[in-house]
Amino acid sequence: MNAQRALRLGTRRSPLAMSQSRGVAERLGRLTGRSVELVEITTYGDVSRESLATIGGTGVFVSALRDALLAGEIDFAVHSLKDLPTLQPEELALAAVPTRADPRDALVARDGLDFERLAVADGRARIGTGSPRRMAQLNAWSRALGCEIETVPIRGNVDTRIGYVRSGELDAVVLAAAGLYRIGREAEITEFLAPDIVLPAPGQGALAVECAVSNTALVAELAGLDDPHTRVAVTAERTLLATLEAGCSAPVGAYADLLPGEDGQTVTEMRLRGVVGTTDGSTLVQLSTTGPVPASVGEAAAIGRELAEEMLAKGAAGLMGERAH
Ligand SMILES: NCc1[nH]cc(CCC(=O)O)c1CC(=O)O
Repeated sequence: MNAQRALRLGTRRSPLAMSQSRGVAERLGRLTGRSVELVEITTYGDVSRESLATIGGTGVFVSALRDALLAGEIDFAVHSLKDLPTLQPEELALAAVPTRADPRDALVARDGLDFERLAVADGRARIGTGSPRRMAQLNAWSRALGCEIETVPIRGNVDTRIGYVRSGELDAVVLAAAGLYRIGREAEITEFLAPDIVLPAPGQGALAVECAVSNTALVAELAGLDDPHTRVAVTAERTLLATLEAGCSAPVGAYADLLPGEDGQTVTEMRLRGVVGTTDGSTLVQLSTTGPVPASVGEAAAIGRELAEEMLAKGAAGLMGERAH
C-alpha cells in the first residue's frame, strides 16, 4: 500500500524552486515509477526583504523545508546545493546530488554588453549583486582593467533582478547561469563569466535531494538520482568552504571540474580551484590543485580541506574578517 502513495516533495514557491522540484520529480518518476506530489512551503528567506547577510545567510531558504521534513509533513526536499549550510544535520540524509548544470555566473547587462565593455564605458557601471563573493571578484576584475564599478546590493527572485536592468536602474546584474536556464530566461545572458575570472559559489548549479535518515527505503530510492562525479566535485568545494569556516555569505568561491584524459572522453582528473578576497577586490587569494579523480567522498573532502589550509596559510582568514557573522 505504502509503495503506492504519492511521495510528498516539499518545495519553495519561487519559479526557480518549482522548476527544480518538478525536474527532480519527473526524473524520480521515470526511475522508480513513483508518483510525486509537490507541497509548497514558504521560507523566511522568501518573505523577508532584508539582506541575506542580515537574516543569517542563505540557510534561511532551507530551514523551513528541513522543519517540514523533520515533522514528517513532506517525504523529501530539493534545494539548490549552494544554499545548503555545510553542516549536515544528523537526522537528514543528502540522499542525492544529481548531475550538475552550468556552474558559471552570468552577466545580464544593458544593450547586450559584456563586463569589459561595461566597465570601461563612461561613468561608473552600476552592477547589481549583494554577494560578497561576486563583489570581490568583479571589483578585482575591474581593477585589473583599470576601472571602477559600483556594486549595488539587490534581493528578490530572478525575474525581479533582471527587471532592474530592463528598467534602467542598473547597468547589469550577475546571476547563476543555472538559475536562468531553469526558468527559461537564458536568452537574457550577455556574458558567461569564466571561472578563471569569477569562481562560482561552492555547489553552484547543483541540486541537493534530502530526506530523513530514518526513511531508509526512500534514501535508497533517491540514491538513483545521484551523480558520483558531481558528488565528489561538490564535496571538495563544500569542504573547502567549511574548512575556511566561512558563513554562506562569505566571499568564497570554489569550483571543481573533472577533466578528460588522453582519450578526451573518460574523466581522469579533478581540478579544484578556490578563491577568497576582500569585497573591494583589492586582495584575492586564489589557489588551484589538480590530481586523480577522488575515489570516494572522503578523498574529495581531503582535497578540499588541503586546499583550504593552503589558502589559510596564504592569509585567507584575514580577508574574511569582514564577514557578516
Ligand atoms: N542565491 C540564491 C540562489 N540559489 C541558487 C541559485 C541559482 C541556481 C544554482 O546556483 O544552483 C540562486 C540564484 C543566483 O545566485 O543567481
